[in-house]
Amino acid sequence: MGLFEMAISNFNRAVAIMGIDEEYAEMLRRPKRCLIVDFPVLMDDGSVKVFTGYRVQHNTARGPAKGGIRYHPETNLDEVKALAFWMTWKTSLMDLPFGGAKGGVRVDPKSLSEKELRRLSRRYFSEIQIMIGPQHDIPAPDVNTNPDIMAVYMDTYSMNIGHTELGVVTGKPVRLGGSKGREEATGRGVMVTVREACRELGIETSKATVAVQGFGNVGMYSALLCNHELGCKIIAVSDSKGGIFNPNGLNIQELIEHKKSTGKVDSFPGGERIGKDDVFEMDVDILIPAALENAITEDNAHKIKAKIISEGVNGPITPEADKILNQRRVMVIPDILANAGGVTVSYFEWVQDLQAFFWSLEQIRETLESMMTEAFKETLDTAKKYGVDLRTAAYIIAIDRVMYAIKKRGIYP
Ligand SMILES: NC(=O)C1=CN([C@@H]2O[C@H](COP(=O)(O)OP(=O)(O)OC[C@H]3O[C@@H](n4cnc5c(N)ncnc54)[C@H](O)[C@@H]3O)[C@@H](O)[C@H]2O)C=CC1
Ligand SMILES: O=C(O)CCC(=O)C(=O)O
Repeated sequence: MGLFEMAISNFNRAVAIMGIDEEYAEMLRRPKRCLIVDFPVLMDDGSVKVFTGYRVQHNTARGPAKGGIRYHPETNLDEVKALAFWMTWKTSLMDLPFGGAKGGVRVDPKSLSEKELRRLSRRYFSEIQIMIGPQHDIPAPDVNTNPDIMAVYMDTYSMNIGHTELGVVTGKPVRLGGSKGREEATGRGVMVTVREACRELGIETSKATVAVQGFGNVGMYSALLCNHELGCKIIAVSDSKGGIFNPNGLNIQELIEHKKSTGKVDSFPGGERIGKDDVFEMDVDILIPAALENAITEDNAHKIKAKIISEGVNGPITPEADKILNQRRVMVIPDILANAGGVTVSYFEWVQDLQAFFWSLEQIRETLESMMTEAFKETLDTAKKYGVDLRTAAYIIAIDRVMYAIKKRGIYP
């Protein structure tokens, strides 16, 4: 099953419960605009290579489109469509005045020099600029893109329109119109959902154990904040090269330093080496997938022992695996809620850029925590009201808000 088809199957469940007309549902499934760009980039050796990029706006009924841009050798239109679709429901669930979008370039950025990466980023952003703008579509980082690339995007757009426009992308460096707290935001959001889920299930966080798959931005901050702010014991962590395990708890601060200096976790001296997929089978209370889509499938879902899964990454559980986990009464906190902290602080960044007035880190953290707590509560209440799982409940809330906008605006003829 392709990623877009998989994304739609979750949506369809909510639509059936809500009794939405098929004509509306079909409009909500389809992206509003898909742009494919093929563009040349001058390489350092004087040759020219042609790359393919995408930008998809799924829905803009509630405001400008919003979503990250990834650089990956296997990204494709189906994937970008699915990621844009999820962004619509994520921004709506968080009640942000945005729609959903996503972008990507088919490239392995590790194969490019710094100069080649900059030339690629400039050309790609110029090519998609016909869809972009602070009131149209506001990109942000995703896999393999970062604040430096966001600065290049912002400069490219500003150069083309003739003046500096900070609000055109988020996730920029803090000293260049970025927001304090954006870097940790997704992990902080994951941490809040873990805290609220533990409260609901009567699990004491200071006694809870956690396993984390993926140790990039989302994985690192999720692990660090669950450990430092909730007192959870992080007993297993993996990255693309392997995993590390310590039943007494890993020292996350030291593990982060080790990962930054060596590029891997499995050689960390404070634990014992495990396979990268072993994290799924750990006897833990909480599992945080923070690496890739489709990580939990019908092949490994029955091996999971965790009572709570907080989806740090978009689409880590296939629909078949979701069914198995639901039957086994595992509390799955869906991606559009669990990892929404990132786009929420991106929203704060956009607001700050438009007002040219910047907030303190305390203000950002407090506002994010209260919005995440509220979204979790609303989702849980809706799940109880309809007798459904949290994913379906999250979609019910998000779809209802987008439907309201479509009907009130008269978008549907
Ligand atoms: N960064 C953000 O603010 C947000 C990110 N996300 C999603 O979360 C995901 C991760 O994002 P980042 O942490 O920013 O990316 P990242 O590139 O910083 O980290 C990804 C991590 O996953 C690891 N990994 C890759 N394959 C693996 C495997 N087979 N087993 C174990 N680990 C593996 C990599 O080694 C790396 O440590 C992405 O799919 C992204 O769309 C979602 C919301 C916001
Ligand atoms: O920060 C943003 O605007 C987008 C984040 C994103 O791409 C995501 O939540 O998957």
